[in-house]
Order: sequence, then structure tokens, then C-alpha cells
Amino acid sequence: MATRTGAWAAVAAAAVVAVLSAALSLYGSPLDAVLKRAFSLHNAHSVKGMEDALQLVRNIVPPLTAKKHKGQDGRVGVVGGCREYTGAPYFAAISALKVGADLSHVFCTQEAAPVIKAYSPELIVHPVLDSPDAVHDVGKWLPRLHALVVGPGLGRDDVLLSNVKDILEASKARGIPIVIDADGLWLIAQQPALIQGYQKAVLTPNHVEFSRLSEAVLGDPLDGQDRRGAVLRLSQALGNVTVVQKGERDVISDGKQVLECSQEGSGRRCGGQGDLLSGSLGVLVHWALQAGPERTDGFSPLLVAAFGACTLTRQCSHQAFQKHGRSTTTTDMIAEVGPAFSRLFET
Ligand SMILES: NC(=O)C1=CN([C@@H]2O[C@H](COP(=O)(O)OP(=O)(O)OC[C@H]3O[C@@H](n4cnc5c(N)ncnc54)[C@H](O)[C@@H]3O)[C@@H](O)[C@H]2O)[C@@H](O)CC1
Ligand SMILES: Nc1ncnc2c1ncn2[C@@H]1O[C@H](COP(=O)(O)OP(=O)(O)OP(=O)(O)O)[C@@H](O)[C@H]1O
Ligand SMILES: [Mg+2]
Repeated sequence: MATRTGAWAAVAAAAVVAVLSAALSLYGSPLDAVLKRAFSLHNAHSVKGMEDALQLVRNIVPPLTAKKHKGQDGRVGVVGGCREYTGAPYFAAISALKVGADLSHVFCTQEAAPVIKAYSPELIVHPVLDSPDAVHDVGKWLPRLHALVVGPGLGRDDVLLSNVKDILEASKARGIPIVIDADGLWLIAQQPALIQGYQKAVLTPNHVEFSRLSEAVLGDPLDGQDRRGAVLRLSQALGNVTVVQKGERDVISDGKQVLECSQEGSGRRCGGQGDLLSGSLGVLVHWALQAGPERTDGFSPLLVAAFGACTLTRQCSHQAFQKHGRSTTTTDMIAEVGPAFSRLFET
């Protein structure tokens, strides 16, 4: 009996490795050769691999029950929003709420706050980011937040960036998961030490942001030929911070494993799609860490969360484009978050 159980466990473990390897390729570990072989063997079954990776995301989604209180499924904060950019923090914060967070806060400048409030009565908007007490004003909310999304619509004003630097330090000290996007990545490119080794951080650069980070951290211009290697190396150099390089395919790495998302999206490249991704990721990161590695078959929870946010964003783009074609905008994509989520993760 014990032998049969052992044999079954070995077969099951081999199957898990093989199946996941269809969607994941693994570098730099002692298992490298075995897993690379498994990957190339099963690469042809990428649809199945994608399905298995999606199952890991489904495993982290908390059930909707009558037993929960408000806030339990996620209290997310977005740090961004200034005179020029009010759309980006709105897109990120409303996306977190639409994915399933219970409360979504925006910490922005005084000038941006009434505009963002006027977009939505559902967001809690704090006009504090340019106040002399910004760090204290945001800091007092930190104990109540499960995750922070830093950067959408932040701008590059030195005073704001200096406040955000201190907010990052305070968040790290509390162990709060942090998604860093847009101008938050500009700050990290100036001061990579700010995030070095913080393994509860996920960076979500677009093509240009990735090049900037790569140059700052590795001194390398971007190698467009080997995107997976480039993302893996950046993550490793940052001390296994998770990196999501957005593009025609999204490439995700925690410095140990590399995962690709090629869910069908659309040809529409309107602004704000990255904000939908970073806001969604804010809540998924919380869910993934809460679920723990048992629910993600030993894969990094942040990797699974990132895969979920990328898949969801692209599916929203696909669905919105089917309805609106060329006139698709991020607002149309946000209207698809519910149906896209159900289709991907609640089937
Ligand atoms: N409605 C809004 O308020 C929006 C505000 N946004 C904010 O705008 C600010 C600047 O963001 P940007 O993303 O423009 O950053 P950057 O100011 O660094 O500009 C990047 C530039 O690179 C270009 N680019 C992007 N992907 C490229 C690719 N694959 N190949 C070549 N060029 C490429 C873009 O057209 C852009 O001009 C951020 O704060 C951001 O959050 C954006 O999120 C878009 C929506
Ligand atoms: N060429 C592409 N083909 C398909 N999907 C893409 C392509 N480029 C980006 N995407 C998708 O669009 C989403 C946003 O990526 P993008 O590179 O536009 O981010 P961004 O520039 O930060 O956006 P934002 O305008 O919000 O700042 C991601 O989900 C990504 O997968
Ligand atoms: Mg962006």
C-alpha cells in the first residue's frame, strides 16, 4: 500500500512538473536540465499548460460567502494622481475594486483629488501626496491596507517622488506587498536600492520602463532577442523581486522561474491598459499571499498573481475589442472585468 502510494505520488509529481512546464520555463535551478527537458517536451501543449496555470490562479481566488466582513477580500491603496494624470490612478483603483477588493483608496495630490472623486463615488480619495505631512498622512493608513500599487499617474515631481520614497520604506517595514508601475518605476530606476531584495514587490514595466530599469540595474541595453533571459536577469539582480515585462507576450519572472502570458488580447494600444493590470494585480497579490504556496503548487504566489492579472487584462482587451473595435478605450475594458474574470477564473 505504502509502495503504491509512493509510486502514485511520484507519478503525480512528475505530471505536475510536466504540465506546468508547458506554461513555465525554469532557469538557473539545480533542476534546470530536467525541467528544461520537460518544458521542451511539453511545449507543444501550451494550451493545456495555459489552462493549468489558470487553475493555479483559480486556487487563490477567495470564495464569496456570507461569513465575511467588509475589507476581508482586500483593502488596496493606489499611490498616484497629480495635476496632469488623474485617469491612471482611477483606472488602477477601480480595477482593484472590480476584481474583488472590498475597499480601494487613492493617495494623490490635493489638486487631483476632486477630479478622481468625481469619476467615482466608490473610491476613497486622500488629497495628501503633496502635503508637508504626506508620509505621516499615508502612513497612518498603512496598517489597514493589504497591498499598495505605487506609480500610476504619479508624475515625476521631485517632492512627490521623495514622499513616495519614504512611503515605500514605511510599507516595506510593515511587510506590505507593493506593485510598482509607471512613474514608480521611474523612481526605482533612479534608486534601485529602494526595492532591492524586497520579495513582496512586483514591478510591471512596459517596454520603455523595462529598458530604463535594465540600464540602471544591469548597465545593459535591452536585449530584444532574449526577453525571458532579460526579465530573469533583472529579477535576479534586484534580489528576486518579481518582474512583469508587458508586451506582445507578457514575460514574468521571480528570478527563479519564467512564465509567459500570451492570452489573446487585441490590437488596440490605448493608454490605461497597464493601469488596469497594476490595479488588478494589487488585489491578486493579496489573495495569492493569503492563499500561500500550498494553493499554488509550490510556485511563487506573486508569480501566479502576476499571471492572473496579465491574463485578465488581455481578456478584457479582447472582449472590449469585440464590442467596440477601434474605438475601444480602457473604460470599455474595465466594463469587461466582471465577465472576463468569471470566464477565466470561475468556470
Ligand atoms: N489617463 C491617464 O491619466 C493615463 C496616464 N498615464 C500615466 O502617464 C505617465 C507616463 O507614462 P508613460 O507610459 O507614457 O511613460 P513614459 O513617459 O516613460 O513614456 C513612455 C513612452 O514610450 C512609448 N512606448 C510605450 N511602449 C512602447 C514600445 N513597446 N515601444 C516603443 N515605445 C513605447 C509611449 O508611447 C510613451 O511615449 C505615468 O504616470 C502613467 O501612469 C498612463 O498610465 C496612461 C493613461
Ligand atoms: N503588442 C501587444 N500585443 C498584445 N497585448 C499587448 C501588447 N503590448 C501590450 N499589451 C498588453 O497591454 C497591457 C498593457 O501593456 P502596455 O505595454 O500598454 O502598458 P503601459 O504602457 O504601462 O500602459 P499604460 O498606458 O496604462 O501606462 C498588458 O496587459 C499587455 O499584455
Ligand atoms: Mg503604464
